Amino acid sequence: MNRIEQRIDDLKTKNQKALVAFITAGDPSMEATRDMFQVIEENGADIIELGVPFSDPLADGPVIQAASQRALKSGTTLKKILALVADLRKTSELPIVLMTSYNPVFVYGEDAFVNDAVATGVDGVIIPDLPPEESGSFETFANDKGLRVIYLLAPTSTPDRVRMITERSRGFIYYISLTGVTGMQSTFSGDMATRVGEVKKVTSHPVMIGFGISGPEEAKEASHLSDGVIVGSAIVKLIDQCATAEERKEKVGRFIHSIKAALNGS
Ligand SMILES: O=P(O)(O)OC[C@@H](O)[C@@H](O)c1c[nH]c2ccccc12
Repeated sequence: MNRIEQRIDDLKTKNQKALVAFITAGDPSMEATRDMFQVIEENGADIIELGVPFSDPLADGPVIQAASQRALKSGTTLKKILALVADLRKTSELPIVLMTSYNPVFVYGEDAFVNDAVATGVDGVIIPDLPPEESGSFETFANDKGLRVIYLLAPTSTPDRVRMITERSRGFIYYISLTGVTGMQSTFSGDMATRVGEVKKVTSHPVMIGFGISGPEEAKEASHLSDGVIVGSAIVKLIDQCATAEERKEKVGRFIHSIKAALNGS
């Protein structure tokens, strides 16, 4: 069992839902990411999803695109992110998922990336532009080394695809709440309950809902249908709005805490 499954299991025994917090690594600096990691962990997030900045991403909305630009400007690379993970692992057991486009992985080398990710303490990866149809070699290698490959499902996924993804996704299944890009305001339709229900019917693997969850209320609502929620743009936006490192720590900490409290029903 790796850290992701361990954490989700622990939550299940406590009858709680998971909070997955997404930030872009290196936005606006590696030092800030180190601070944010700590604050996010301290305030009760269960899994952190670190975005690897890339100039031409799939499905990233304006907030995360802008964060990627800031991170690239500050000199962030996949190598530096892995070095940061190695460092964070000295003091933290928080499950870490890397969200990256395939290109940085390709440039790094698939095998080298999987080896280094596992060695530094990464628990899982999400590669939105590497669908299961194209990920044969990468997935085999990752599975061999115990790196969890998390696949995405969308409202448009066909029943066949739902079956394939639920069988092959490791760690959890990422259910995209809406058709579109990250950071869009979502009003959850009754349809989402039906769709997620269909996914849960064919698998016992955990399902997390992401896209467009901007605060405690939406998080709570989505958590009723799933094993947990993923919040990205709302945190990234908050990071950008703060003028100082101190303000960032305080505001992001409070925000994470408020979502976790809502998930726990208080
Ligand atoms: O930003 P949102 O709407 O809260 O959604 C999470 C999302 O940002 C994060 O998981 C993510 C960032 N980039 C992505 C690309 C594809 C899928 C998911 C992602």
